[in-house]
Amino acid sequence: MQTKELMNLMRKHWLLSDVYIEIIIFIELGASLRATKLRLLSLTIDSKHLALDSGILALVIENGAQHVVHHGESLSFLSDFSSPSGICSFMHKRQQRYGKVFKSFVLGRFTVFMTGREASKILLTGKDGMVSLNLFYTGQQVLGPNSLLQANGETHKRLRRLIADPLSIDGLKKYFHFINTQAIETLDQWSGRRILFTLKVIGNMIMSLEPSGEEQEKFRANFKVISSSFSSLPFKIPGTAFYRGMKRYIIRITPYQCLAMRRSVKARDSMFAMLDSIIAKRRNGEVIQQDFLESLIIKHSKGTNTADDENKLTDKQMKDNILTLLVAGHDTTTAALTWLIKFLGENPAVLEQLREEHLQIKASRNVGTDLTWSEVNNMPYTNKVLSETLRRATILPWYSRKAAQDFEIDGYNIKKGWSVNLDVVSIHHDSETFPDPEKFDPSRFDAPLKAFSYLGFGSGPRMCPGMNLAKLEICIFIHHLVCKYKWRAVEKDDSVQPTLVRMPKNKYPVMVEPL
Ligand code: HEM
Repeated sequence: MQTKELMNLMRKHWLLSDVYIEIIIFIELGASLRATKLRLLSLTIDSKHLALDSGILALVIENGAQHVVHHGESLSFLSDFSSPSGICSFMHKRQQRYGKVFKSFVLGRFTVFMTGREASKILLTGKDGMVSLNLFYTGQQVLGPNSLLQANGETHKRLRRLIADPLSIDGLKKYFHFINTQAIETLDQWSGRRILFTLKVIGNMIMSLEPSGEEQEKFRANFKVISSSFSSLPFKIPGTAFYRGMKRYIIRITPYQCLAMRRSVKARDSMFAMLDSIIAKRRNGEVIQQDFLESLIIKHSKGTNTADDENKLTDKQMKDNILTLLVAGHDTTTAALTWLIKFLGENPAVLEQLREEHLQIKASRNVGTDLTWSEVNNMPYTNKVLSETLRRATILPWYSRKAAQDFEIDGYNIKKGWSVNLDVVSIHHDSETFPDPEKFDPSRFDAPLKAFSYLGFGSGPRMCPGMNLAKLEICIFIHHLVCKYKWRAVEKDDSVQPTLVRMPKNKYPVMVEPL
């Protein structure tokens, strides 16, 4: 059979991209690594992206069986991901070739990418338990087995119920004053590079951590290690935190990789020791606080007499989920704020309209009084600017699920266990819904959009539970920023950090001056 025919047949029946075929041919040939690689290159010469990408990382012989570790399309994926247009070009090239659903080998696993509103609906509503959330191995290790992100079905629903109250609009009211004070102080002392504001807010909200002092420093140092390990893309290159998921294929682990994993385990242990001590003090009445942790301890610790013990959280479950909220809530909000400041800097007309909204709010207030809760809940243009930021930046570019059963989508058969990813970047850059998609234009959100065409905070049972908190933090911060300051970028660099949460690579440093 001709190579081309074989490729078409496999693509049609098994949804295989050419990368898969390379591996099959490789195994069938059973030739030496070098010879096979040369053969593969000549076989795939007509396929542009494959010719660029073909390359075998390692051949491991394990108990007599051969395993091939292939970087597949990871290199293209990573380089497009870090480019100013993000993974859009990676997706577009393949969608043009294979259609709305295609399969590739990226970041250490075979992955199906899908786009479109129909795919969103099926994957995000998780109809009939067809899919579950699919964390990378590092995420699973860092957050622990009891994390909300690893829970499914009834356990997931129960955990969501537990966190719903403190993160609801009413539940957040009591943190308004703290967030407002932190925003003002952060801006007064802002060096223009790193925004520590979001970490202070979430640390205080969850466990009443003071915004400065020894405990805050220790917390911050541990958190930094944990979050960078969580958000690193699982690409096996020295210097990345990811390596254990690929362990069975790795012949030798570099000392640097060992060190990175050891550091994140140590940081997690140290964070948990800190939480153990806080929980113990709360339980014996030494310290009483009105925070998120307290509500979990009161309602759900074993040994209290509110409900039957089976329905309560163990300390392990509590700690894994506190860490989950810290990790899920910090990098995302920081990235959103950073992109927002960048887009405003690049779009003076939008900034002017936004500033007008905030100056009007300020002007209608008595002199000497500060921003109020009702004002922060009435900032329509700011909300559109935030939505447009989340659309344009798409800081979580794909939502990953694992097929819990075989199912069909758009005529393609998805098999149980496959990693299935919703390509949100393409949805957010669909020119039918968002004409001239590269343009930053908050007026796109003047009229309601069709369901599943904008997914800034996701949708369905896994929709972001921290959405109200993120909006609150951002609206407060932006209010003080645009009312009092102007800023300009220190350097021009549009590349993007290659992490799970998309962030400008240089963190968008700015020079800030009072207005
Ligand atoms: C601008 C900031 C934020 C953005 C853009 C954002 C975005 C998202 C998105 C898109 C999802 C769904 C992902 C999927 O379906 O696979 C999600 C889930 C989640 N977010 Fe957020 N988020 C933000 C802030 C926060 C905050 C502040 C918290 C916590 C306090 C938080 C906690 C979570 C958690 C725990 C989940 C998982 C929910 C589940 O699996 O049931 N996020 N977020």
